Amino acid sequence: MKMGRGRTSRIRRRKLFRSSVSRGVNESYKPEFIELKKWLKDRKFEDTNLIPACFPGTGRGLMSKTSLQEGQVIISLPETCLLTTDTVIRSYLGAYIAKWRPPPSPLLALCTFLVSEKHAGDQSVWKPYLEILPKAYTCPVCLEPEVVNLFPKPLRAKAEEQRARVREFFSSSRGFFSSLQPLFSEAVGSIFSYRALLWAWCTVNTRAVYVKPRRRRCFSAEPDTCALAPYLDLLNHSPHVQVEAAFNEETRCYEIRTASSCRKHEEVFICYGPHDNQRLLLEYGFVSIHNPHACVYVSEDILVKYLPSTDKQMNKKISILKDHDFIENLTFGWDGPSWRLLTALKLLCLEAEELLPVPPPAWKGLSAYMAACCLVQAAPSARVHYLAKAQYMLEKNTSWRNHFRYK
Ligand SMILES: C[S@@+](CC[C@H](N)C(=O)[O-])C[C@H]1O[C@@H](n2cnc3c(N)ncnc32)[C@H](O)[C@@H]1O
Repeated sequence: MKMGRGRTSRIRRRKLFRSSVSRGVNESYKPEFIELKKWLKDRKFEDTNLIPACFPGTGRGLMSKTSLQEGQVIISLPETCLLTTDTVIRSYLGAYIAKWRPPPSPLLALCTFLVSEKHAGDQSVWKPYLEILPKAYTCPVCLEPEVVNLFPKPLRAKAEEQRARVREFFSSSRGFFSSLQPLFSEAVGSIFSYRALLWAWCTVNTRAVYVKPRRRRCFSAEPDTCALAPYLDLLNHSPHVQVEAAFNEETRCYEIRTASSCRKHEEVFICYGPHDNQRLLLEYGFVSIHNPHACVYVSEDILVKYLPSTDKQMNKKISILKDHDFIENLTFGWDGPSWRLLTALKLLCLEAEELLPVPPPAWKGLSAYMAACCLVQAAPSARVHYLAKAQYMLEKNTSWRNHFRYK
């Protein structure tokens, strides 16, 4: 067949490419989704905009049935469908939570409920939801140590921290699990295993939506801000869309309003936050291609290795970075005229005296922001490229000032 070279054929080819990249395969006929839809309908939720589908780039997600306009509410899930700590307190676990000292955390309550309901199988009223939850997760805490060892150093450190945190969560919860024995005929040790708790932890961590903090005496002081939102939690992340998501006190529904339009039969995305790829991998188990927030973490040894050894103020500068928590989260952004680009390195090209005695208060927020905006390139080859670019900039340190833009 002769390939056209004209404008029309270019447009046609572009359209074809776009649809083959983004077009999903409808999965709404699958028994688990039919059951889930029935369950949701019983709870007064009927979806008119979206259908479950599998997409080539992002896996399972939601596809638009019709075109969606900017400002439109794309999903409005009634309170009765949400799984929150209220659900847990009202359940058979409520009395055990109220009795337990020190009070369990809201996270432990949610995880315990998930494991227990999963164990209940057909007896669980949440079965249609539990059936569509992933059986396994890809967050670093679930990966074999051999795989984690292949990560770049800063990511490896975070992954090990995460593993230690979840291990500690498990071991400190065993007493509480034992107190639940009267509820089960099997030994609680076999029901609330590390594996089961890890699954529940990843479920909450990767899928929960944020709700206004509540404070109840039966829980520890950790924030109680997580809710599982069946069906709505099938929405995948894109850093390129904007949404507003919140519980609407008037309608008593959790609503998502999109600020981006979406064509019919395309994947509908929400944005989980302005996360770099390291954060996405740690918290959600994936990385985003063309992520505008992507950046490269630079460890202290790399930094010291490539900074000019003639700089007499090096130790002072490094200690300033350390004092402000920058050294832990030192990043190189790699595209866009971004003010967060190399913010910490910006400090290094200033005279140490310019930074002393007390840095502006805004820096405090900055370090938190940087922690949230840190980087990692998915492909090792790209990582090498950006590291090389970063090193180049370091070597050309006299021109750094030109790279930095204050906001
Ligand atoms: C809230 S769930 C979204 C629905 C999920 N894909 C599913 O099938 O249940 C979040 C998880 O979806 C996956 N995910 C979300 N956005 C993604 C993306 N842009 N690319 C690849 N995976 C993504 C990740 O595994 C993440 O932990």
